[in-house]
Amino acid sequence: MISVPTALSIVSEVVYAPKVNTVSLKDANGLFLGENMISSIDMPPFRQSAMDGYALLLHDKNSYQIIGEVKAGDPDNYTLEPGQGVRIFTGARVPDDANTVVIQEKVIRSENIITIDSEIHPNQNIRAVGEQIKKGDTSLPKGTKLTPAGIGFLAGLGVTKVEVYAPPNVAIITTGNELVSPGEILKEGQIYESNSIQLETVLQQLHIKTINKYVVQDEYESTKETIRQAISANDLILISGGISVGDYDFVKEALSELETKELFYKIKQKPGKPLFFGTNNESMIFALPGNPASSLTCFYVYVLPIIQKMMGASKYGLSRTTKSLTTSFIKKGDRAQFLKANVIGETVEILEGQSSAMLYTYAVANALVYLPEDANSTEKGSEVETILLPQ
Ligand SMILES: Nc1nc2c(c(=O)[nH]1)N[C@H]1C(S)=C(S)[C@@H](COP(=O)(O)OP(=O)(O)OC[C@H]3O[C@@H](n4cnc5c(N)ncnc54)[C@H](O)[C@@H]3O)O[C@H]1N2
Ligand code: MOO
Repeated sequence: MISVPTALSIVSEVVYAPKVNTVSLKDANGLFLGENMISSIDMPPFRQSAMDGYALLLHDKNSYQIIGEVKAGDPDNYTLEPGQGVRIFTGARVPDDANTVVIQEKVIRSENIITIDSEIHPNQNIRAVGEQIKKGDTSLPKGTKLTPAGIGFLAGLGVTKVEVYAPPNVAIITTGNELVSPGEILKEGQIYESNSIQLETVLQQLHIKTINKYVVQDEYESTKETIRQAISANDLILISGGISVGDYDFVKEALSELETKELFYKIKQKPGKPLFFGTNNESMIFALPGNPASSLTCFYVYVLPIIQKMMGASKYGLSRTTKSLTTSFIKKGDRAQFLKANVIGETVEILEGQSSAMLYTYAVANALVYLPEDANSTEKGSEVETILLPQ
C-alpha cells in the first residue's frame, strides 16, 4: 500500500501528449486551444460610435448643423466641415471627419440645428479601429480554456472553427451482480446502480464528449473481455467496483491477465483504499472502488488531474486551500482521510456521515478536508488542507 503523496506524485508524473483536433467553435466550450489564435481583422473594424447621439467635427461655437444620419450597419461616410455633424447611433460607423460623439441627452435639437450646453471634448464616445485587438495580433494563446466569453470573443472576430486538444474518449465499466437500473423494481439483495451516472455527470461537467458505457456481471471472462473491448476503443477507462479482494472481485486479475502495467494499487487512504491505476497500450485505466463516495473521491483526487492533462490543461487538480476547522475531529485508524465538508467563509465544517457507502453528505458538501496519515486528533481552529469541489 502506498501513501497519498506517493500516489499523487505518480499521477503528476504521467506524460501524455494530447491530440489536436479541429472542431466547430460552437462545440469548443470547456476545451483547450491547441493553436495560437491570430486575429484576421481589426476589432472594431471601423471607428464605432459607443452611444446614441451626434458625431461632430468640433468648432469653437456650441451649435452644429446636422447634415445626415448613420445607423448601425450603414456603410456611408459623410464629409464634414467644422461645425457640421450627423445623427448617429450606437455601433454605427463614425464619419472619418468627425472627431467626437456627443450623447443626445446633452443636446437640444431644433430642425437640423443642435445646441450643446455642456463642455465637449475630442474623441469622446468613439471606439478606435483595433481598440480591442489588431489584425495579426494573438487573440487567445494556445492552451487557453475556452469559456462562453472566449467563444463569444472569437466569434466576434469571425472565427467558425478552432483547433483544440481532443478530449479523451472515456469508458465507464460498471461491475456488480447486485446492481439494477433506477426505475426498475428492486428485488431482495439488489441496489440501484448509481456510480455510472455519477461518473458520467462529472465527465460531462468536464466537457468530455464521448462516454462509452459497459455493464458486466461479477464473472471473470466477461469482465476481462469487456475491459479488453474498452481498451481498444477508449483513451481512459474507469471501472467501477470489483477491485477489492473478495472471491467475486475479478477486475484486478483481469487487468493483470490483459498485461496492464500497474502504476499503483491500494492507497493508505479512506475512502478509496483499493484504487488501481495503470496503463495498457495507449489507454489509462483506473479501477475505482465500488462504494459510491469512494468512487467519487478517487475521481476528484486522482482521475481529474489525468483528464485535465489529457485535455491539454496547464493546471491540474481541484483548488486546494487551508481553512480553520469549526469543531475538533478525532481521526480513527492510520489511513489518510478525505472528509466531506462545508466551507463557510474562512472556516470549514466536517460533516456527519462519512461512510464510503453514503452519498447524502456528499450531496450537500462543497469541499473535502484532507487529513494526512499522522493527523490523529485535530483541534477546533486548526488550519486544515481543504479541497474545493466544483459547484
Ligand atoms: N476483506 C476486505 N474487504 C474489503 C476491503 C479490504 O481491504 N479487505 N476493502 C474495502 C474497501 S475500503 C472498499 S472501498 C470496498 C471496495 O470494493 P470493490 O471495489 O470491490 O467494490 P464492490 O465490492 O463491487 O462494491 C462495494 C460496495 O459498493 C456498492 N456498489 C458497487 N458498484 C456500485 C454502483 N455502480 N452503484 C452503486 N453502488 C455500487 C456495492 O454494492 C457494495 O456495497 O471493498 C471493501 N472490502
Ligand atoms: O476505501 Mo473504502 O472506500 O474505505 O470503503
